[in-house]
Amino acid sequence: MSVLLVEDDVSIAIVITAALEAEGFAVTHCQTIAERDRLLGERGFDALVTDVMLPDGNGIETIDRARVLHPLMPIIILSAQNTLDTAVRASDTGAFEYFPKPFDIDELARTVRQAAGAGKELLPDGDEPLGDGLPLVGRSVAMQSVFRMITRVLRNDLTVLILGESGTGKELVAEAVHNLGHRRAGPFIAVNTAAIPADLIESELFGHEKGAFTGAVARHVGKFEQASGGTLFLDEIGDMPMQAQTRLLRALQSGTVRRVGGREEVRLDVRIIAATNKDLEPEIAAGRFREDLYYRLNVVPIHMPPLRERRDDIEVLARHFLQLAAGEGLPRRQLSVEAGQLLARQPWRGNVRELKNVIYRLALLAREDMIDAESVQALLSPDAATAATGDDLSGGGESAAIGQGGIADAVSRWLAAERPASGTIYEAAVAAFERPLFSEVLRETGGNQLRAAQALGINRNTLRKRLSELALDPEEFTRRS
Ligand SMILES: Nc1ncnc2c1ncn2[C@@H]1O[C@H](COP(=O)(O)OP(=O)(O)OP(=O)(O)O)[C@@H](O)[C@H]1O
Repeated sequence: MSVLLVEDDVSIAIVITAALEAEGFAVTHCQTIAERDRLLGERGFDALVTDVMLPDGNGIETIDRARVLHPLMPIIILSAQNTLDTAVRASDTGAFEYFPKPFDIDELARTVRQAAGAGKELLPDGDEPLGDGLPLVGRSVAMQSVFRMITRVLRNDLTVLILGESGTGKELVAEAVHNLGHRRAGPFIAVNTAAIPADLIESELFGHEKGAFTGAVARHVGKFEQASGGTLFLDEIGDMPMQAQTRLLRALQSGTVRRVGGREEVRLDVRIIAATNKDLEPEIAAGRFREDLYYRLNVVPIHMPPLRERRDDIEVLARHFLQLAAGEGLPRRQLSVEAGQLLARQPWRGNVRELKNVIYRLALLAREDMIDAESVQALLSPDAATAATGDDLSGGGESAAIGQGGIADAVSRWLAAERPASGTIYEAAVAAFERPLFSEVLRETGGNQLRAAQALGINRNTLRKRLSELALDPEEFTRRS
């Protein structure tokens, strides 16, 4: 088990390290808060042991930053009693043990062992485990400022607007705000406003009374009421239909909602977090988004930078996803330094989501435990893989037709290597086929989506949507042609 020790007094650090090592811990030591945050951004530890007065600040006052990165990590504070009292009370997000100085070193070692073995038990009563259990990972300066913004909204109900491209981690940030904030004992209700048909959105959000419209056979409690006492996450807010925007604004202004077909005004007790991958200002200019709603939502904006603008995070994220993959039963893999560097140079148009998919596929498909740059290259450009492995799926020449046998072989190889959970095979197979198909046609049209859509015989918008879902960038083909 691993411990991060933050202690600027080197002689105390040596004593603690020796005691913890005797208990079987691997101890990483640092002396400042900046160093602590950098290390925590890179990897997790089974426990954090920290002094309070550190050269660059107060270890408790900045502890939320550590908690954002690793919500379930037990934290043990070492301090002279008098400095601690107020600070501990100030930090009501909990999840730490306090150890007064001077302390019995063996007792400290025992406490750390207990805490590290039962991380979750240290969480305050009623605390829910963090969403799907995923921490936010990031060491870049840009992500550090995201973490700082998160810590500023944990103890208030200010509306948060999370902006950023698809796959940058907006939903994860919303979950972190909820799970670490003072509403964490309440529900976290997420609504993808773009996925609900326009005529149902109001009843989804605000509920309806029985008989309010055809099909309203029973009273329905809307998401606002479901989220009572907790957080309502309105995802893809930029795609919300105008009429629903108006109702949403009214609800936010009045602090109440009225069910569709109902008379009663229900008082709201929710924290609103909204997110969008759209640039809202042009949407406002084009009359598609209400300006007044924008100002209501944009109280605390959190900008999620695209992954290509925080390349420092890529390797750390890649290693994190390898760990997650291993935890989900995939082979445990390491990443070579060159492979990490190669990943860090990619454009990642699909941001962290795309990186995560690539890493899971690498974990599944790599031939060796150590993932090297060649395996990464092969996965990133299927053409190179074909050339390197001799797995000839295209029959050689550019325009050669793939024989029926070739397709059947490819399908059976794909099933053997990448068979997804039953129930999702069809969807995954179509996606696996679409990627090389779209790439090929886009290459032929030099990246021109209109001509590609015509050649494929599908709607241009459908193509554009699928390309974005597959994280395929048509511009790549413009450059190559
Ligand atoms: N900093 C991060 N650390 C760890 N995992 C991350 C991080 N950012 C994103 N992820 C993971 O990447 C995936 C995409 O993240 P998420 O769904 O939060 O993105 P999003 O911005 O909400 O995307 P969309 O706009 O498409 O809804 C998720 O599996 C998420 O767990």
